Amino acid sequence: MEKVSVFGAGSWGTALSYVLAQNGHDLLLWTHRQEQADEINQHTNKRYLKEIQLPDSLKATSNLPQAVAHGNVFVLAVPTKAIREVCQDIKENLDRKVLFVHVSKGIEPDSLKRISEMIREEIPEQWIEDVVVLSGPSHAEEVVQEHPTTVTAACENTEAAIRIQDLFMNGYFRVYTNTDVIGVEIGGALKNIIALAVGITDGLGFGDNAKAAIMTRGLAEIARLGVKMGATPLTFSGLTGVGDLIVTCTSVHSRNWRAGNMLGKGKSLDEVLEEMGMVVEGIRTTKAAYQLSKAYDVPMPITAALYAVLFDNVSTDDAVGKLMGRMKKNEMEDLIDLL
Ligand SMILES: NC(=O)C1=CN([C@@H]2O[C@H](COP(=O)(O)OP(=O)(O)OC[C@H]3O[C@@H](n4cnc5c(N)ncnc54)[C@H](OP(=O)(O)O)[C@@H]3O)[C@@H](O)[C@H]2O)C=CC1
Ligand SMILES: O=C(CO)COP(=O)(O)O
Repeated sequence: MEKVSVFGAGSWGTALSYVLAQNGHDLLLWTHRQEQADEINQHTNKRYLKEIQLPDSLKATSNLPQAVAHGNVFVLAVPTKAIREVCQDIKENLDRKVLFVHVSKGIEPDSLKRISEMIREEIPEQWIEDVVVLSGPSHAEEVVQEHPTTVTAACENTEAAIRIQDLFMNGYFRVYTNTDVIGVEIGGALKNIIALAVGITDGLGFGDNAKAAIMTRGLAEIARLGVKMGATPLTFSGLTGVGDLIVTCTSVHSRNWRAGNMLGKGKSLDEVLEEMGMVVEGIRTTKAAYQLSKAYDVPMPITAALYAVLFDNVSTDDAVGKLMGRMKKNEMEDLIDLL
């Protein structure tokens, strides 16, 4: 049994707490809202996971120092834009080494940092045992129904990855390990961009041909960038690459797909965000990936088309026309670098 603190009580933090509590760990879930801690201690979190009864052993608090004092393993489960703030608050209260796990899928615009890099910038090295990324095709709504789910724990230090594999693994939640942190973080973050784009084409009324095209060419541009950044090409054919791409582009649970779908049906970005009420990571990540494509000089036409729709007022019809009208090419020419 491990002592674990989970920071962030949205859909994913709550679902992972459900798994950890069921696995018999001594768990404390931190939320920044007292009324949400009270609700979770009554065994529901209806805003994020309707109709789900949480285990009695799943305890919540809104007292951050208490959560920091509790665990030897910290699971960070807040949206990317809150990672630095939560790390700064944790740092103020931390007085020992802990193993950090992050489960968020994004890249920070402008700094172009991955989440493990942001954690290492905010928390002094002396308090970090290691940083493990937990990622893969895993909608919270299905995990709490105990439907079979597979994810990957990634860390250059295999022992730390195995510790996190053991922490989460059970009969419905299977965890693999990988040492390719860059590939796992890039795949997890950038698939949200492709899910937004697929949502748009679905919203425009296009069919499965368009969906398959965006997913396949989307994975090619993610891998192209990832490999230039130092990732292992094969990671993109794994759970955190094509696996997460499939689930996010095809599941009704995906907030990124749903947001794209509303955009494709003609709603404005502000209307979509208002209606979602949950994080849509792909929007900020589109900005970061667009900047990364320039910084690494990697062509990313789908990302660029989505960037133009989201931030430059280009219509979805014009973006589709531009993508389809690109210069003719050999399917493999941009992939050669990956071999
Ligand atoms: N949902 C899923 O199935 C999966 C999600 N992920 C990733 O997990 C991360 C979290 O997503 P998810 O749980 O779904 O998001 P949700 O939108 O469901 O919940 C986000 C949670 O973070 C809290 N929060 C936001 N800002 C802060 C802050 N500054 N300080 C403290 N808490 C904050 C929110 O609080 P409040 O309620 O007050 O707004 C809310 O509880 C994302 O990066 C996502 O990509 C990964 C795999 C699966
Ligand atoms: O990452 C996820 C599933 O693996 C969740 O995707 P959404 O944020 O689009 O819901």
